[in-house]
Amino acid sequence: MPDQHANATPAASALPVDDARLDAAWARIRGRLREEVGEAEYRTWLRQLTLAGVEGEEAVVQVPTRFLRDWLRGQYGDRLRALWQAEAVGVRRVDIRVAPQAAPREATGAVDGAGLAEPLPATRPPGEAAQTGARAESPKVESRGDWAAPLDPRFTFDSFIVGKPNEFAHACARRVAEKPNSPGFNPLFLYGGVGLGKTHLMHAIAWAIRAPQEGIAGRSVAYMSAEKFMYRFIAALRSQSTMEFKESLRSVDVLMIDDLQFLIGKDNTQEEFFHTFNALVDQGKQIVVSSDKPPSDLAGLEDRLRTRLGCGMVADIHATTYELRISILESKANTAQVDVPARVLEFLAHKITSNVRELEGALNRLIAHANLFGRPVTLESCQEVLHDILRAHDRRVTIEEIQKRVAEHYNIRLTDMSSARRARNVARPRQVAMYLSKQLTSRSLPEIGRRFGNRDHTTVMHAVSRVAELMQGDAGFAEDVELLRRMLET
Ligand SMILES: Nc1ncnc2c1ncn2[C@@H]1O[C@H](COP(=O)(O)OP(=O)(O)OP(=O)(O)O)[C@@H](O)[C@H]1O
Repeated sequence: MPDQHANATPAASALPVDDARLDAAWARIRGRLREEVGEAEYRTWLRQLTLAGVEGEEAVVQVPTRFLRDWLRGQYGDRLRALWQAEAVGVRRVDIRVAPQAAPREATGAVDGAGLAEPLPATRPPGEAAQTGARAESPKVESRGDWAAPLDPRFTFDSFIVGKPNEFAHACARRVAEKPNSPGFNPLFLYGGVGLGKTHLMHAIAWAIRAPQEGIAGRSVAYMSAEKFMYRFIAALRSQSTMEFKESLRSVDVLMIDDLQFLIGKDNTQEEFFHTFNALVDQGKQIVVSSDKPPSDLAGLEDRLRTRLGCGMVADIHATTYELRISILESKANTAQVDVPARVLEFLAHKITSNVRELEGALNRLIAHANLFGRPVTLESCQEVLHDILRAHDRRVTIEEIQKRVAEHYNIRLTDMSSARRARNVARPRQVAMYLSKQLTSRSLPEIGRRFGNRDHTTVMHAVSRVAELMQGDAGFAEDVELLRRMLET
């Protein structure tokens, strides 16, 4: 479809900006946009926006490509208008146009022909693509999988700590890494909440698959985020190299897509992913996908894609347990070769339960502080250095709430939390409530004991270790306790 608008009213017809006020206003608007969207986004989308002139009450800004124009109109049109209006220089409207010299490059119709409504690759700003011509965004792949995203050298199986919440996902990941395309494991769909190790596991699989074994060259892996997949696909459409894009993807042994939820609502890209997916599975290639939700909950993903994604192995990474958090902290402190007292690790594992990323961040901050001042890490320094994080994580759950929730869950009377009854069906829930009180509140053992019918602190200690022990040995029980913990934490 020809670009009527750009041809009829080329940016050059706007009045030149000879007003210093307008220049200054434009500089401020650009500065504001830069602050608002961040440097990366600005460089990708907005850097090439130039002020062509002002026509009456309309500011005319221009960009080199029609694609960029459409994208900016959709994404930033309103914001640009509001910023111009706020400058009070008489501009009430903004028109984004294609710079005349750039129009021929856009006249291929490839983009519009595909009904595209998605952005350009963020990896390289569109400006650079324009300067370097077709080469810039072409996803050509000479050797297998060489265009995949770089892998983080820290994210390997060796550095992944396995515990109850992630052991199934870990076992599946290992299996796929050792034997891609095992029956029942293709695709492998890993899902879990933020910062629980999905990307870590994905990279670990990719490292293992790529590694040469016993003199045999490693397999080729294309690993990328769903966002990157989409950008690549759009770039291919732009440079009319979709065939190469498809072939390059289909030539790898294993395709791994991280954060698949990103494809929700991106119909063109979903479609392409679906075809690639089918082609690869038909050729016996392995697919690994990660997401923050299971396939069934990915509303907005096409049904047939959802169904296909769910027909292999779906593995959940659960929220961390106290034990897993301790192990991860120990391992990270070890790797950093910093002596962090057990009390500090326990304190952190107890306080920061949201996700591993935050836990790791807190530990890194402690270690950096200790290195900077040449002081050992202590509980006091930990509380001081991390006071803001700790305050944010201060749980407000009370022992009373815990007792109530646990009593309800096990269907016992609330009064039995403090009664002297020792029957198993009462004593066990009471122990669970004590365990959760220790985990979720900052109350001391004697205080917890007092709230449970004036029991001694050693009784609480025993309850805590007994519940932990039972959780180790009985997955059903562990799940129950975890569920209670999660309910109480939210
Ligand atoms: N079991 C684990 N052992 C060691 N490190 C872990 C573990 N789980 C998570 N981490 C670390 O926590 C951080 C966050 O993990 P990761 O980036 O893999 O999370 P994610 O689930 O992909 O999060 P998001 O949903 O935000 O993409 C990483 O530094 C990772 O190494």
